[in-house]
Amino acid sequence: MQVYLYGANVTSWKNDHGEELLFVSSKAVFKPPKAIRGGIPICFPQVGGLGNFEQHGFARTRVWTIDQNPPPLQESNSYRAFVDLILRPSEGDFKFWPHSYEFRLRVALTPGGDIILISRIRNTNRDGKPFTFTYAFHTEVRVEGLETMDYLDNLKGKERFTEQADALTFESEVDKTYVSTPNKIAIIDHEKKRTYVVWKEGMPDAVVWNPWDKKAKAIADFGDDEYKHMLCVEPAAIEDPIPLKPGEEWTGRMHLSAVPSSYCSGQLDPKRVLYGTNCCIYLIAVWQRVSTVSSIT
Ligand SMILES: O=P(O)(O)OC[C@H]1O[C@@H](O)[C@H](O)[C@@H](O)[C@@H]1O
Repeated sequence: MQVYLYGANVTSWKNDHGEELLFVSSKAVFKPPKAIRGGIPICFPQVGGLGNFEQHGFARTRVWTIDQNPPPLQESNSYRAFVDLILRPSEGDFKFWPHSYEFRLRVALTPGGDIILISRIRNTNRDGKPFTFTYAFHTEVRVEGLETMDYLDNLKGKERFTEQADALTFESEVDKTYVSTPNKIAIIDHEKKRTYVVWKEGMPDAVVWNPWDKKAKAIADFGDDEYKHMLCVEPAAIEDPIPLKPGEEWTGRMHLSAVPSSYCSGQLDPKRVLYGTNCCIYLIAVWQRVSTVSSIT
């Protein structure tokens, strides 16, 4: 596993066979002002382009520091390998967002090779002011299981629709925010016969994005054909921004696991997939090479 201090982005995660499990564009730029195109970018304090911030907020374009002395977390028995990072506002940031906060991120690797990301965001304002924020995650695919979910179509002015198709397949650009989704999502990569399981906590929504061919060509740090190898599925908190009063802390958690799958279309038993693994999650934006996503209630 590799974690950049720039953006606190997990840019590499390999399985026992040395296969890379995360997507990073061949054109990714690993320095400001661009966020790293791929890995697990963190979208905070804003997801998307609305509001006063740069697209997806500033956390993904700041240099984080190692947190030498983080407050204890209740649950560190399931792993021993981890790093704690922290982001605090710089002087310049107050221009964009006049709030004090501490954003702690723990990136952990379990003995079985799963990733756990835990975000803790605390309002440290001394002037008594509350703030709100939105937050997200990314991943790639054909999606099944989100078919009855409501979503806001970001390509149609965030109009609300209910998913009708019996499976989501990708034949054109997609940019949808599914709202109030289940906390467990399985992503099946047919080609690699691999299932990714995401268990999210604290993020009720999920964005599904693939730029497809035309937009891919228009994105400078994205290869023209890379849209065929990625899908972005982002556990997120978007519809209802998270409110934090001074002294309050929000925690988001994501557990990401990759298991071999022998999935054939229509035969997915998500419960079996899920219970066969020990996952649970929080957080942001994951990009992976996959071909099916299943969301499980
Ligand atoms: O190019 P960016 O800023 O990393 O954003 C990539 C995509 O991220 C998704 O979360 C958004 O829903 C899309 O609208 C956006 O295009």
